[in-house]
Amino acid sequence: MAAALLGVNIDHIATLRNARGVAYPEPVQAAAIAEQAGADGITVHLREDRRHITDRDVRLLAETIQTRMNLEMAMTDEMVAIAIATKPAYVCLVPEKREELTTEGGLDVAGQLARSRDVVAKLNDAGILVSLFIDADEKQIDAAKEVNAPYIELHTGHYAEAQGQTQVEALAQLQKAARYAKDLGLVVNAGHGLHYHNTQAIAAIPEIFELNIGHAIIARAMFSGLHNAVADMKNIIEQARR
Ligand SMILES: CC(=O)[C@@H](O)[C@H](O)COP(=O)(O)O
Ligand SMILES: NCC(=O)COP(=O)(O)O
Repeated sequence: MAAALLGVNIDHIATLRNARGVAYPEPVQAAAIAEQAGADGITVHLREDRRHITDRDVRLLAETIQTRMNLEMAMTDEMVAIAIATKPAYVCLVPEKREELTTEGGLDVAGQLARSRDVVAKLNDAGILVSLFIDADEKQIDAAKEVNAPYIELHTGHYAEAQGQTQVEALAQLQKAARYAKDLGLVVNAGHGLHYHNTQAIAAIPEIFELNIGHAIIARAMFSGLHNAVADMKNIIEQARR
């Protein structure tokens, strides 16, 4: 059976850049490196408060990504207009809370059927494939089907945070939800909070098409790249007086 695809979320390259208000590290460069390493797609979350990825990043990435862009965004008129102007391959609609550190829960599609149907239709009409970031809950999966979203992304954050028996149960819930959604004809992605010690069980779920993973990959990149980064700087200093 084919492996799940990997979408690499590069939000936290922009988080690091914005923390200093400088021009590096550059998300466009991160996307290119991720693609060269085998990423099947690049994910960015254009938050309403622009805390990491900016409008400029989205514009440049849309021109330079060689695989496909998955634009995560809230279901607002402003974001819908940006998506239609940008035309990423995918839009993933996510809930947003201003004060949250990262996305906390899934989108309540069942609680806003009319609005969800309208936004999905607008994006579908623009040729964008829409995914809904939802909890592993049959009510939300039914709602995703009802509003004509072709894709869902199952929120793995609760599984990622849980431990012991609670994690076993969260995994079983994700497995069941993936089966249920695939049987309804939805394409099933998953993501959030996945890291080097909890991804394997999710990647083994046969119904999952693609995993979106960001924070853990960017965090590991610091350590896998730190040796060379220090050696490069040492080299510049040593060469300076020669
Ligand atoms: C929707 C999702 O699970 C993540 O992509 C998350 O929204 C990333 O956003 P942050 O990078 O701001 O945590
Ligand atoms: N949709 C999930 C995503 O893009 C990556 O989330 P994380 O790995 O940064 O938690």
